[in-house]
Amino acid sequence: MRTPLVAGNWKMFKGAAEAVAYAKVFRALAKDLTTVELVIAPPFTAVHGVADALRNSGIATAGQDCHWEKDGAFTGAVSAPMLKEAGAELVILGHSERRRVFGDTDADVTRKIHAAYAAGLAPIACVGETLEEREASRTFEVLDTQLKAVIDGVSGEQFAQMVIAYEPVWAIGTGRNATPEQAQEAHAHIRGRLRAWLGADAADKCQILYGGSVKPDNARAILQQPDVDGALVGGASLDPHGFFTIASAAR
Ligand SMILES: O=C(CO)COP(=O)(O)O
Repeated sequence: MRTPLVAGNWKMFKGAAEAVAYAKVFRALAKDLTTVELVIAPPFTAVHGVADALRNSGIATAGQDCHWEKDGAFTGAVSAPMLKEAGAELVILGHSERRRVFGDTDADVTRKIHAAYAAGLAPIACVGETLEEREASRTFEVLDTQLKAVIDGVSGEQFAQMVIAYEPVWAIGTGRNATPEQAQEAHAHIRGRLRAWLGADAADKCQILYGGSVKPDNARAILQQPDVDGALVGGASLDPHGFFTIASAAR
């Protein structure tokens, strides 16, 4: 069976000092939560401090994005090897905020995924439709296009390291979460595509997370769905106690 995974994506919140203080509190809270894989994705400046504070806790640290090159004249960018050196084990790629605000295309996501693998980072690859696309009944078509980019050129061995996050754009930061049935429907679709394209074994082992307004009070219903293997939590991960409540609901 798939081990549940709950990841906190802090987005552009918390400086290094606050992040380390959080990591220490969360580490103590979660010390007995051994049946759930836990990941924290702080801003770049806090990756090193958080990874250090979480050392040997079993809680992993992730970057929120990376460049596809390992170095170069790319002002403002951070590469996958830099994240790795700072202590990250995973990196979120293709988040809808990266796609929408920073213009990341599917082709960029593909390149970043390969950069992550080359650096020894596991990608948390995000896919999800906008409200407009959902209302036009294009959800599955959009997911398929994004998924193809995510797995493009990825070997079976590499895919085994990948986590996929279904994040409907209309549910992110809006307080409007997908219903458990809507989440299950999209997750089952994604797993079905993975089964068709990569085989049953790869599809059955892949952790597919739901993201979009997951809160302590709605987490359990979503996490109970058979194809929902965990959550990628934004706003509600900023408080260690609330995030711990969500993580506990995944066990
Ligand atoms: O984008 C998200 C996680 O990556 C979800 O954010 P919220 O939980 O704040 O809606």
